[in-house]
Amino acid sequence: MATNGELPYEPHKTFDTILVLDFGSQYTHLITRRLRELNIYSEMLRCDQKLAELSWKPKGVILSGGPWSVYSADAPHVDPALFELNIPVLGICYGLQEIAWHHGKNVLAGEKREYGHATLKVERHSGKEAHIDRLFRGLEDDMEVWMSHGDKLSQLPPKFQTIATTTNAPFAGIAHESQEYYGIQFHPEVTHTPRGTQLLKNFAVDICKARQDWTMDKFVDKEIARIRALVGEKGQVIGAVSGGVDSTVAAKLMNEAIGDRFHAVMVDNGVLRLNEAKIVKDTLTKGLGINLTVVDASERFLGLLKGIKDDPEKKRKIIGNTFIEVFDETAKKIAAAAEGSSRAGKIEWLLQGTLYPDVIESISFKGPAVTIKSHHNVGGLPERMDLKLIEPLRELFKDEVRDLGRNLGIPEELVMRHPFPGPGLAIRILGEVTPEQVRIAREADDIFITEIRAAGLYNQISQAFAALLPVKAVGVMGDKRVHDQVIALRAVETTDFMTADWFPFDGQFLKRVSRRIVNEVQGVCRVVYDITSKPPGTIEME
Ligand SMILES: Nc1ncnc2c1ncn2[C@@H]1O[C@H](COP(=O)(O)OP(=O)(O)OP(=O)(O)O)[C@@H](O)[C@H]1O
Ligand SMILES: O=c1[nH]c(=O)c2[nH+]cn([C@@H]3O[C@H](COP(=O)(O)O)[C@@H](O)[C@H]3O)c2[nH]1
Ligand SMILES: NC(=O)CC[C@H](N)C(=O)O
Ligand SMILES: [Mg+2]
Repeated sequence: MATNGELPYEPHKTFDTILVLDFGSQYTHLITRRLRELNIYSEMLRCDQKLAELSWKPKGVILSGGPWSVYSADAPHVDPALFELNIPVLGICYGLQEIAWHHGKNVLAGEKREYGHATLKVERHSGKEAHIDRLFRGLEDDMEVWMSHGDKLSQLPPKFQTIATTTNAPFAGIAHESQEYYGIQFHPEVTHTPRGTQLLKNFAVDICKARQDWTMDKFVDKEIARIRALVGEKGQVIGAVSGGVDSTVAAKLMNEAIGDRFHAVMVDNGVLRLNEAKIVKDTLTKGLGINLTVVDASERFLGLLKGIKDDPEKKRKIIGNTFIEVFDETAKKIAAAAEGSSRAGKIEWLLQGTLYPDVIESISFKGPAVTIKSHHNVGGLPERMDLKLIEPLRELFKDEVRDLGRNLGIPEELVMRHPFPGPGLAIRILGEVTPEQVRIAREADDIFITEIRAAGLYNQISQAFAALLPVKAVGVMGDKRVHDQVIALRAVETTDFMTADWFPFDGQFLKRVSRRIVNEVQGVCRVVYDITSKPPGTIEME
């Protein structure tokens, strides 16, 4: 990851922070999500993070689940210094086993594995011991929880007490008598544990005393001040914007910080949605005051895409590489124009809309042979351009970016836009991309999205579009035989775009859309609705 010496904004220096140490569970990022939803700042680091190397002190630490068994030789372990910091610790699943192992080497393989729903019995204490019940305070005595484990504690570690049980796990919840160490065998971060967020709140707010003041209005001021300090009085920044949520919010933030010393570039690659370049130009320049150059490179892109029929990856590569070339050429022109200007200096910075899930992806603990996946929003740009990166959204989840956008005065309609992929309609037009195919896909897509908005469904759907299938079907229109192509509608609901389900439209809605597309879009005689979930399908068609 090329950060080229950028000074990151470090919210953990301003906001009370719960540190989540990742042992490789699929759900670790959800712990951070849930805490953020409670307006508590949380960050994730690898489980083997040396705590002395942190320049800040967390209010509390959560140890995540993970695929290993603590007793095996290659199992990862937390820095033992954790237990000398005198801060609260909550272990979840593997995390519970790790706390127990640290205190007494008392974990072994259970006879029965336990996956899925379980009913937890909370044990309450009285008198001197009542403080150990704080984790379950306000929760029911019988709680629905979700389990995913095979190992178990053979006995309580010294000075620990049981605070919850299930029929299969006699130590489903444990707490230390005098230190603020808690362990739970179930996963509070998943939605299958309905009261899980309350439990995390009990830990973070009541036990760790973390303030719930992580809000986007506070983030905005700090981030603007940081950008100004970073870029200086004269520094200039360039950035690619697509009209999508992430790049628009990042661009607006830059605009607030340094005005027109930020240069936004939008590339019309010929496979944008209907009127998209114009809409984005108007919204960003007139609406938001962003200094934007739109480069019409549509003929160049479509020329290169001509004849590419079989391999979708080729389309992606052509579009990606040409995008870099066009952006690079435009940057040089903007730099040359800026040259003689006295109030501004050189373009030294490149803005990127990297989000926290990309960062998590690159630091999560994937196994003893750790794979670090590099991420690039705009593949290849930083290396090629020798610019320093500014990534103002790198601490934020998508819904926080949307909130930030609202705070910056970006209209709701734009903030809630569905994501649109860089390769655009090219990966929604199966087979060869020609100007005629682009026209058909655009018009059909526009009708579908217009109808979705009119039905008030847009914000319930995570992503929707029309794809063009280059097969011909027979139809009858006005008593004449027609032989035309097929439009496939796709609409999905998802939270993380990793898995997705198709949206259950009612029949009347689909009827209306189908009728309009067949009647209004020349070259289409059938409309189908894609009812494939992800997996096994992907969201895009190519
Ligand atoms: N047509 C384009 N012109 C300029 N930059 C683009 C274009 N398409 C994509 N990009 C760049 O690629 C980045 C990644 O695209 P991506 O679709 O992931 O994000 P986004 O468009 O900002 O937001 P969203 O996820 O809501 O679509 C964008 O942030 C933008 O910097
Ligand atoms: O900027 C992008 N460049 C791409 O090449 C690309 N491919 C898929 N997507 C988007 O990623 C999400 C998941 O898509 P898939 O299920 O098709 O992999 C969906 O939101 C897709 O729109 C892309 N976005
Ligand atoms: N989900 C987990 O953290 C599992 C932990 C451990 N490997 C077990 O099976 O018990
Ligand atoms: Mg996009």
